[in-house]
Amino acid sequence: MAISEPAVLVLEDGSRFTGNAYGAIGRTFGEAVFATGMTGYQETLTDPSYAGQIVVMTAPHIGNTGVNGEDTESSRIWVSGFVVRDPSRVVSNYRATGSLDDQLVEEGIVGISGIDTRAITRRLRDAGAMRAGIFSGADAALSDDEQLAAVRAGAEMSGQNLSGSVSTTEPYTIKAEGERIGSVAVLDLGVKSSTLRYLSARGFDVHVMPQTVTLDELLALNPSAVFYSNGPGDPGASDHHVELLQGVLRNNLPFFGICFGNQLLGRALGYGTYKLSFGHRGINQPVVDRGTGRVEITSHNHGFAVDAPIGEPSESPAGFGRVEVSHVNLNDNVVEGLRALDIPAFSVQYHPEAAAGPHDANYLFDRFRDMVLDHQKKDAK
Ligand SMILES: NC(=O)CC[C@H](N)C(=O)O
Repeated sequence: MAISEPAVLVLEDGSRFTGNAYGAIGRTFGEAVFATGMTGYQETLTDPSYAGQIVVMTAPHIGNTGVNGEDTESSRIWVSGFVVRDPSRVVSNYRATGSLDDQLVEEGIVGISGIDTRAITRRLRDAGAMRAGIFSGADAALSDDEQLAAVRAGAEMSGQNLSGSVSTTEPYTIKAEGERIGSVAVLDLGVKSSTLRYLSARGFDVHVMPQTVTLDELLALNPSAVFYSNGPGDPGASDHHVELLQGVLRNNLPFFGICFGNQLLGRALGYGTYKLSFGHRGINQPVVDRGTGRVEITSHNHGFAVDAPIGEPSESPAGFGRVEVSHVNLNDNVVEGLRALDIPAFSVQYHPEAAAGPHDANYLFDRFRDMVLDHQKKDAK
């Protein structure tokens, strides 16, 4: 770890935070966002939804338990940059196979440490997520103006379709664990491995499909249900996935979506999506299930949300029958789930696979399984 090498984080509003190089040396750009989980940095780093983002960890001490082969959510680290207050100098965990610093260097992830992550978080909270850059090594010596110009030349997150950079290019199948009840076609928009494990543990053969799949290819699998995963980018820029989903719903296939998948169900039903100021990223967000009145503490990672009416069920603008907002965030009333009442489809904006995070919302995988079984019974009649 190059503790003595200087590095600087530059935000697009011109603010600068000087610290130490951490991870790989060089320059990197992305949307600066903060994540408030006290644990789970490895799951955060390997969540493909963070592609294109520079993640600021609000927990001050990162790397304590090193890295291991079990807590990764995909085959690599996806964040474009990593910002921590105080990287642990020791790795202390019986499962650890290496240190986080070495992993960041190995995967070429440019980071910065030794800076005031609270001050950065307050700025992002007040001004909203914004474009940023980290500069170390020779890039740290560029002038302030050159660095700021490079940051401002980067793409805004709004309008970006990033699915192609994270999705599998080849389909693959994971067999059902235990008693098989059917199969689910998963649209891989940046799927996390724990989601696939939970689906197969509920008795589904899981067919993971590239994000370019067509409706005909998907129907040719004859799946019992369709699932849309989490993923990076702006849901407003994903027209192909929205049209594909409308085809799925017209074919009356049961549907479940998580996070990006929730936003795309929202769009398919005819609602808009919008960008939140600083988003929800953490593992302690309170969400109420409006059907049961139960409050769940949940895992989140989203910067966009669905604009649907919270209240009584109402007709979906795209003509798929009645829809209700099933879940709402108790911090800020953001829509956190949708349920169609006349077709078998629902989705949540947060992460029932909970990696990292509390498992309060795991029942949603059971709800999905029950919905598919119910649909199969109706079909048999
Ligand atoms: N985790 C996700 O699926 C994120 C969805 C979307 N990219 C957002 O930021 O809102």
